[in-house]
Amino acid sequence: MSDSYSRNGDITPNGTANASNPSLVPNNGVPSVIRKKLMGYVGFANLPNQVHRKSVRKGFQFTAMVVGESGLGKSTLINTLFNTTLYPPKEPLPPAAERPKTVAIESIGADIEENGVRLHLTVVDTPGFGDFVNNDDSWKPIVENIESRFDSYLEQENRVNRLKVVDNRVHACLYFIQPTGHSLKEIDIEFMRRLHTKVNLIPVIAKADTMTEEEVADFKERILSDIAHHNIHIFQAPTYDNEDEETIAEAEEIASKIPFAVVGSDKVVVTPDGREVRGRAYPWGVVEVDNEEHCDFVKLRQMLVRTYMEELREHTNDILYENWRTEKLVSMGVAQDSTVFKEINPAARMQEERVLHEAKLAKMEAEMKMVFQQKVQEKEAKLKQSEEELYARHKEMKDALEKQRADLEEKKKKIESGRPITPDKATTGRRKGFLRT
Ligand SMILES: Nc1nc2c(ncn2[C@@H]2O[C@H](COP(=O)(O)OP(=O)(O)OP(=O)(O)O)[C@@H](O)[C@H]2O)c(=O)[nH]1
Repeated sequence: MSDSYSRNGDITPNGTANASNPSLVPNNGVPSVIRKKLMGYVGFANLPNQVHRKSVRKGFQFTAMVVGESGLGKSTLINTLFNTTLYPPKEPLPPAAERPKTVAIESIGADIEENGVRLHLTVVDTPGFGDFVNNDDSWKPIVENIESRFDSYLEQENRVNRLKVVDNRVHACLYFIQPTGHSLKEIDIEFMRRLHTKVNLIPVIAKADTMTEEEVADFKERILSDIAHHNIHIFQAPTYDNEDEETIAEAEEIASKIPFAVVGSDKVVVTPDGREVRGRAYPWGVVEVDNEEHCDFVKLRQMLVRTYMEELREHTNDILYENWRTEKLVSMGVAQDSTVFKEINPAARMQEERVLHEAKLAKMEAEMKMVFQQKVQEKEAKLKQSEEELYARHKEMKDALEKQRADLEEKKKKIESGRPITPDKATTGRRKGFLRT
C-alpha cells in the first residue's frame, strides 16, 4: 500500500515517490512533518467524538468569580449568563453600620444541564469589595482565596491517589467597573494589578444601559489605555495558525469588544413591536440583553461560555497555576532539575555535549602530560646512574695511575742512589712458560 505514496502522501501516476517533496528537506536537523493521505477510512477522525462522549459523561467544572462594588449587577449578570436563578432575589442591603467590615468570599454551586451536557458551575462572590471608607486592602482576601484554591489543587496533585482531583481553581474573574464614564479608579487598578497573574481577568462595564453609545466608546478607550499603562494582562481570546478565517474573525470581534459593556436582566419584557425579550424596559424604549446592537452581553457570553470556556480552564492550569506552583516550590527550596529539559531543548543538549567533550579532551591532555613527565624522569635517572658509574671508573683508573706513578718514582730514586734494583717478583721470577720451552 505504501508503495503508491510519495513521502508527502501524494499518489504519483506511476506509483513512485515524489522526490522533489520540499517537506523532506532537513530543517536544521529537525525532522520535517511528513503529510500522508489515506487510501481508506481508518477511524481516527472519530477522535473528537470520543472526546466529546467522554466529556459529556464526565461533565464539566467551571468556577467564575465576580468582583465589583455592591449593586453593580453582578448577581443579575450571572443569572442572565447561565439563564438560571442561581442568585435568588435579594433582600435590601442592611444599613452600612450593620454590614460586615471586611470583604467576604461566598460561593454558590449549581449543576446545570443543556442538551444533555452537564456543567457544575461555581460562582464565587466577593460581597463588600470596594464598599468601605478605606478600600486599600480590598484585594487581599480575594488573592488569598485564589491562592488557597491553588494550594488545595497542589495538595491533591501531591497525594498518592490522584484519581479524584477536584478542580476548584478560579477559571475566570469578571471584574465589574462602575459606569462612571471617566477612567479606572484607584481600587480598580490596584485590584487588577494584584490579580492579573493569578486569574483570567475579564473586565466588564456594569449597567452599560446607563450610558450613551459614545460615552461607552470613550470610556472603553480610557479603560484600555489605563490597563496598558499599568501593564495589566487581561484574558484575550487565543487564535491558532491553522484556524479558519471565520474563527479568527470571531476571536478578533470578541477582542474588539473588551471591556464588555454589559446589561443584565433576568426578566422578560415586551418590545414596542411585540417581541418578548430579556431586557430592561424604560419609558423611552427597551434595552435588549441579547441584542448585539444594544450591548456586548452576547460577546461576553461567547467568550466565557460558548467558545472559550475550555481555553480559560487551560490557561488557568497551564500558565497561571503553573507559574504560581513554580514560585511556591522555589520559595520552599525545591530546586528545578535542569536535566529534565535536556531532551526537549536541543541547544542545551548541544551545550552539555560540548562541555563533556571539552572535559574529555582536558583529561586526555593531563594523562599525556603525566606519561611524558614520567618518561623524562626515568631518562634523567638513567643518565645520572651512568654518570656516577663513569665517575667511579674514572676515579679507579686515576688511583691506579697514581699508584703506578708512585712506584716508578721510587724505582727512579733507587737507581739514582746506586742501589741495586730488586727486581720485581712479577718480572724476574721464573716463568713456567720458559721452563717448558
Ligand atoms: N440599569 C441596570 N440595572 C441593573 C443591571 N443589572 C442589575 N441591575 C439592577 O441593579 C440592582 C443590583 O443588582 P444586583 O445584581 O443585585 O447587584 P450585585 O452587584 O449583585 O449587588 P451586591 O450583591 O449587593 O453586590 C438590581 O436592582 C438590578 O435589577 C443593568 O445592567 N442595568
